Amino acid sequence: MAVSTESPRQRHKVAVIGSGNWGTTVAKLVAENTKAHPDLFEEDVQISPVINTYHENVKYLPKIALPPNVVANPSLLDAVKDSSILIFNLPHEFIGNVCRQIKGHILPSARGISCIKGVTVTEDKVELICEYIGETLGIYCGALSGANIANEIANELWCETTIAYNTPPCDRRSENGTNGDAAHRDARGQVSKIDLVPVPQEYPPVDHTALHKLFDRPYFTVSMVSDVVGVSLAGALKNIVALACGFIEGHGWNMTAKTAVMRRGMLETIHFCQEFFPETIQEMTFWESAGWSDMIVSCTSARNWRYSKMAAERGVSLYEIERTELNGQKLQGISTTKEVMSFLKARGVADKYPLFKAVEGIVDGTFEVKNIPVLFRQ
Ligand SMILES: NC(=O)C1=CN([C@@H]2O[C@H](COP(=O)(O)OP(=O)(O)OC[C@H]3O[C@@H](n4cnc5c(N)ncnc54)[C@H](O)[C@@H]3O)[C@@H](O)[C@H]2O)C=CC1
Ligand SMILES: O=C(CO)COP(=O)(O)O
Repeated sequence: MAVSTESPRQRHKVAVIGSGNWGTTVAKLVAENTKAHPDLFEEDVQISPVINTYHENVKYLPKIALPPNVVANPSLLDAVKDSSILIFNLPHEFIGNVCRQIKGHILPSARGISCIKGVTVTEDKVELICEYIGETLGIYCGALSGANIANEIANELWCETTIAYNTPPCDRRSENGTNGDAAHRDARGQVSKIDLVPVPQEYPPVDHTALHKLFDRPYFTVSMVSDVVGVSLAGALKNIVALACGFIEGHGWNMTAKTAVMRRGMLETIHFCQEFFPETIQEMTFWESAGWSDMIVSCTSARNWRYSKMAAERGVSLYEIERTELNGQKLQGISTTKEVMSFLKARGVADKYPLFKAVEGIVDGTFEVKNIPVLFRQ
C-alpha cells in the first residue's frame, strides 16, 4: 500500500476504560506522558466511568490528586468514540460486557493495550484477555503486565512493568513509503482472522517507541517485548499461585513454604504456556517484570495473597472475605482459578497441574491447605 511521506497531522487520543485502583493509576501516569509528548498525543486522557469533582477517585484510589488532563467522562461510548488508543483496565469479569457495549462505536483503526490480569474460557478454549478484546472489537490489542501495586505507583514509588505488543505488519511503515503487507498473526502464531484496518498515515505509528513514550515514567520503567502470550498468562496465572501462598501463610507456614509454592506455581505456569501456546511462547519472558517479579510481589504483598491469608486465618471462605472486605473490588484469582480449571478439566489434563487443582479445592472447601505438601511427594 502506498503511503504519504508527510509528517503525521493527527495526534493520538487516549481513553482508559475502567476507573478502579489500577485504571485510575494508569490514567494518571499516561496523562503525565500525553502532556510531555504533545507531538504524539492529545493532552487530555478520557477515563470512564467517573472520578469526582475534586479530581480524585475517592472509592478506588483515595488521596491521590489526578492531573487536570485526566478527564472523567460519564459516558463510556463518548469516551471511546474517537480515541485511537484504548487502554483496558478493569477486573476481567467485566470485559465481556464492556466490549459488547463499545463494539461498533470505536475507530476501526484503534489500537488497544490490556492491563487486565485474567483469561476468558469458553467451552474448552482459553483466550488471553487481549486476544478476546481484539477479536471482539476487530482491532489489534497488546498487553501490559508486571509487578505493579497500584497504590505504590500512584505514589510514584519506582517499579518496572512489561508491555507485549506485536506491531501488526499493516502498521509497519517503511522508509520507502509503503506499509508492510505480510499477514498479521495472532497470539498462537496463526494468520489472524481479524481484517485489521491500518493506523492511518495521518497519525504517528503505534509501535514500541510510541507505547514506551505513553507508559514509561521515571517511577515506572517499561520493557517492550513481543510475547503477548507469556506476558498475559504469567499475569493471569500468578493470581492462582498468590491464593496458594496466602492459604499457606494463613495456615501458619512461612517464607520457605511460600517459595516452594511459588516455584511449583511458576513451573505449572510455564507448562501451561508451553502446552497450549507452544508456537509463540518465549521462556525469557518469565524473567521480565511480568514473570518472576510479579510472582514474588503477588505472593508477598498483593490483594489475592492478603485476603486468602485472611480467609485461612479466620477459617472462612474466600468468597465471604471478598464480599465483606473488598469494598466492591474483585480478587482476580478466584475466577481465574475456576476458569483455568474448567478449561483443564475439559481437556482431561487437570492432574498435570496439581497446585492449580489444589487451589480450586481449597476455594471450594474440598481440599485442605495442610495437604499441599502431599501433592509433591515423589
Ligand atoms: N490494583 C492493582 O494494584 C493492580 C491491578 N491489576 C489488574 O488490573 C485489573 C483491574 O484491577 P483494579 O483496578 O485493581 O480493580 P478494581 O477492583 O479496583 O476495579 C473496580 C473497577 O471495576 C469497575 N466495575 C465494578 N463493577 C462493575 C460492573 N458490574 N461492570 C463493569 N465495571 C465494573 C469499576 O467501575 C471500577 O472501574 C485487574 O485485572 C487486576 O488484576 C494489575 C496490576 C496492579
Ligand atoms: O497484579 C498485581 C501485582 O502485580 C496486583 O495483584 P492483586 O490483584 O492481588 O492486588
